[in-house]
Amino acid sequence: TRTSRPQRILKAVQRKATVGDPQSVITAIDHFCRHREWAMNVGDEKGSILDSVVSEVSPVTVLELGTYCGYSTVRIARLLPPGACVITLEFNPDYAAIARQVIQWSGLEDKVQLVEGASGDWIPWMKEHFGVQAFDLVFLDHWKERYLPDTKLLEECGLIQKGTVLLADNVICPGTPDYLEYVRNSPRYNSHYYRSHLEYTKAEDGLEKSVFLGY
Ligand SMILES: O=C(NCCNC(=O)c1cc(-c2ccc(F)cc2)cc(O)c1O)c1cc(O)ncn1
Ligand SMILES: [Mg+2]
Repeated sequence: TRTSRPQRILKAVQRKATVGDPQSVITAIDHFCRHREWAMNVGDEKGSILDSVVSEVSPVTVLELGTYCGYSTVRIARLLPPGACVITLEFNPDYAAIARQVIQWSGLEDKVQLVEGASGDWIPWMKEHFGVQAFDLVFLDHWKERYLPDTKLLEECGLIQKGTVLLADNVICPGTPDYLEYVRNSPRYNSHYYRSHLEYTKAEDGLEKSVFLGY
């Protein structure tokens, strides 16, 4: 096919959603992925859990690892108060290019910093480059084998402090066994599993919320 799946998702947003209306962007992507083509957005079911955690934490600074088309970026940013922002890292330049346009269509570009590059390369520079002290919320949704090493890197860089909430997608499907084992067995985290389903399917998946307790 000539166009990519992310490009078809953007087209669905441009056709069905209203500029400046984040909810219509979310609804357009969910409709497309449920009725036309499956895609790896967190989706509406797990997305509602993400919404409730964002509302509960009411974060000032959010880090999202794995932007893809910007669906969860829009879900998070639409709930942030003025002055709060989400920094979202995406390794794949084609995904990033689509995400920028989806975020722009939603009208939330002032609350989002999209950074292209590998999480492992960028995390050590976060403090210096973005003036971030520590993250209030981290949403992990990138390469599943990077969840654990990047969490340890965030700890080492002092970007996770007492009270920071980690929320991880796909802990069952595709699965992140080493990450789960770490946060569930570490005395420094309080972990809770929100059982749900893989986006747009009946397969089991869920989100793991882990609160850092400090050293
Ligand atoms: O693929 C890159 N990132 C997406 C990470 N996300 C996922 O892989 C992901 C996968 C699934 C999934 C589940 C079931 C299934 F049968 C197939 C896929 C679901 C999700 O909800 C995800 O979040 C990527 C590329 C690249 O070149 N560089 C850096 N990252
Ligand atoms: Mg995911």
